[in-house]
Amino acid sequence: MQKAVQLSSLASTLVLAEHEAGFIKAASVSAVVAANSVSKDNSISVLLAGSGPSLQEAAAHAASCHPSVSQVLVADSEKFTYPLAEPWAKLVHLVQQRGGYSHIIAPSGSFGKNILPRAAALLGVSPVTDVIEILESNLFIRPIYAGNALCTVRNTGVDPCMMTIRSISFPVPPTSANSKSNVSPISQVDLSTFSEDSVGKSRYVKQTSQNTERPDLGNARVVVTGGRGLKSAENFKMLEKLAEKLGAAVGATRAAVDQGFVPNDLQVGQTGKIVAPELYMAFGVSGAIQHLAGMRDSKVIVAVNKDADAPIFQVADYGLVGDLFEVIPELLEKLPEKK
Ligand SMILES: Cc1cc2nc3c(=O)[nH]c(=O)nc-3n(C[C@H](O)[C@H](O)[C@H](O)COP(=O)(O)OP(=O)(O)OC[C@H]3O[C@@H](n4cnc5c(N)ncnc54)[C@H](O)[C@@H]3O)c2cc1C
Repeated sequence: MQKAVQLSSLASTLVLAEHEAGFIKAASVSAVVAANSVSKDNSISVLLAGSGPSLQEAAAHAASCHPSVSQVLVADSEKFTYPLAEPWAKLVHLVQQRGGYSHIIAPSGSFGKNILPRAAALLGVSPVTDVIEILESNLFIRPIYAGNALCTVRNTGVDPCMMTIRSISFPVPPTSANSKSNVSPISQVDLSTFSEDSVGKSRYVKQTSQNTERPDLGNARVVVTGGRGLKSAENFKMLEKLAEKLGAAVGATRAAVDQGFVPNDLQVGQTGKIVAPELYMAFGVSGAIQHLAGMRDSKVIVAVNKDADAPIFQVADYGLVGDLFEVIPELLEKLPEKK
C-alpha cells in the first residue's frame, strides 16, 4: 500500500533531467532548485536516461550542478537514446518502485510535459503542473486562466507527489555549481527487470534544433518577438538581425508560427514558452491574452504596433505607435554592432 504524503523532514525527491551534448539543461537544474525548496532536509536524486558517452558526461555535470544533489541515477540503454515518453515513463515507474520517493519533479517544457503525465498514470497519482512556488512540501502555487489568477493547490493524494515546475520561477543562482571536491555519487540504474511492454508505440522521427549562437529563448536576458504584423518569413530576418545586435533570442506569436514565418519552438505564450527576460521587445504583436500569459512577467516590455489601441500597450512599459517596417531598420542602423 502506498503511504500518504509526509511533511518536510522525510522528503526525498526524484528530479527527471533532460540533457544535451554532455550537459544537463538549465531547466533541469531549476527543477533541482525547486526540489530544494520542498523541504530543508530533502534527499535529491537526479535521474538521467540516454545512451553512450554524452550520457556519462551529462551525469558528471549533474553530479556537480548543484550542491543539494545527493545522487545521480543513470539509465544507460539504447531504449533511451531518444527521450520518448513511453520508455521514460516506465523507467520512472521502475525507479519509483525501488526508491519510494515522496516527490517527483520535472521542468515544465516539452520534455516534462511529455513524460510526467504518463509516469503519473502508471503510478496512479494526479500530477500538479506549472508550479511557480512551493509553500510547503504538499502546498503549491500555479497559474490558472492563462496566468490571470494564481491558484493555491494542496496535494492530498498518495506518494509520490508529482509536479512540473516553471523554470523561470526557480532561477539557478550563478554560484550554485558544486566545488570539484563535492560531487555527488553516480549510480547506474539496474535495467535487468525493465520490461519492454508498451515500448515502441511511438517512434522517433527526427530532432531539429536551431543552429544558432543566440541564447536559448527560455533563458535569454533579451527577447525580440515578432507577430503576424511581420507579414512573412523573409521579414522575420530583420528581427533576427536585431536579435544578433542585441544578443537576444527571437520569439514569435502563435499567429506568426501558424503562418509558417518561424518554427513553433519560438512560440511564446500559453501554449508556447513562458519567458521573463530583462527586456522583451514585441513588434507587430497585438497582445492577445494567450500571448501575454507567456511574457507578462518580463521586467521591461517594449511594444511597437501601428494600432494605438492594441492591447499589448496595456502591459508595455514603453510603447511606440508606428510602423515596424520603419522602426526596425532605423534601430538596425542606429544600434552598434555587437562586440
Ligand atoms: C487555446 C489558445 C492558445 C493560444 N496560445 C497562444 C500562444 O501560446 N501564443 C500566442 O502568441 N498566441 C496564442 N494564441 C493565439 C492568440 O489568441 C492570438 O491569436 C495571437 O497571439 C495573435 O498573434 P499576433 O499578435 O501576431 O497577431 P494579430 O492579433 O493579428 O496582431 C497583429 C498585430 O500587428 C500589428 N501590425 C500589423 N502591421 C504592422 C506594422 N506594419 N507595424 C506595426 N504593427 C503592425 C497589428 O496592428 C496587430 O496588432 C492562442 C489561442 C488560443 C485559442
